Amino acid sequence: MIDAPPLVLEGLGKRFGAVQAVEDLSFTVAPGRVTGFLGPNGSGKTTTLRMLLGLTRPTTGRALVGDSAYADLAVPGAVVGAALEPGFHPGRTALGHLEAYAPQVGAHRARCREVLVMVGLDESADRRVGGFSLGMRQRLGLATALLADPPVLVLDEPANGLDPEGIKWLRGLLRHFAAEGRTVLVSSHVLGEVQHTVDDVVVIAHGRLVHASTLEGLAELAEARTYVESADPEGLAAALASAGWDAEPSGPQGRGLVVSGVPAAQVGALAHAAGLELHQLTSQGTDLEDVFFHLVEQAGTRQEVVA
Ligand SMILES: Nc1ncnc2c1ncn2[C@@H]1O[C@H](COP(=O)(O)OP(=O)(O)OP(=O)(O)O)[C@@H](O)[C@H]1O
Repeated sequence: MIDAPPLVLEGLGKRFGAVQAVEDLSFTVAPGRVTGFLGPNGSGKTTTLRMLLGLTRPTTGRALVGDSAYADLAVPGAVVGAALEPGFHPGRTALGHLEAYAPQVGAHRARCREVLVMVGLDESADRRVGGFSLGMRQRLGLATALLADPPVLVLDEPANGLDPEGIKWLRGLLRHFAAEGRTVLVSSHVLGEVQHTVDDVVVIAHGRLVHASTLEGLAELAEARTYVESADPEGLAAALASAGWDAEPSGPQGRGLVVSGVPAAQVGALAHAAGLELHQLTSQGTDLEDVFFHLVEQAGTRQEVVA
């Protein structure tokens, strides 16, 4: 098992002129788990990751890898493998790019081929990066992050440009890294893209933290919805109303009802107690994307700074 450090953000903030890009952001990214860093476009994800990687100087607070700042690590790139916006020299081949970067993180030449195989680019090793698709560049960015076999991975929108098969492959890779004990932080502006990958979620909007919990913790914020159909629709409606539950007509010819905020088991128990025959009782599940939108919407607007 790899002994990976956590990532710790303490009151982190960044102001660009009149724009407060990130404000008083505190959260911890635990080792052995995949953490999704979520927020809509322009919410401050990249700025936060850049501060974490010592590329942007914070206006307030600090970001730590274990107990030191990224820049104070002996070989930062060997501890934190990072893939931000992929910017490669277009004239270099994929292998050439990795071979040029490897000495900076103390990786051997042989490792370059190895990581190309890991990301599925071995057959394109000698092709120039200028002709790569977005998905291929994402894969090369990931290969670069993996060069030093780092205990921590920080990836900015790694699923961007990947096809569904690529997203599934990325999911397997990230889950594997977390299972080895590594610390994995991935940003995304779409929860659905990382929903099946992450253990923990951190949601930001307008540069501020709006939610941090396990994925289950986020799901608990979602309202349960139950579809129910009875042989006696009026009796069912009356029973639901007497329990004080909201129900809306739904289904074919409005024969069924959707009960909001009540799990299927409770609706079933009520019907049973009222002696009602049910033809259908289905949990409509929780829509996490809705919870995400709701959290972001509630966050209001970015604080304007009067310079
Ligand atoms: N160098 C900069 N100078 C001025 N403003 C900046 C700079 N970098 C970022 N910003 C602003 O800070 C805010 C946050 O941007 P950031 O790129 O961190 O968001 P993001 O969540 O990564 O967005 P996206 O999902 O679109 O990549 C935006 O309003 C952006 O315009």
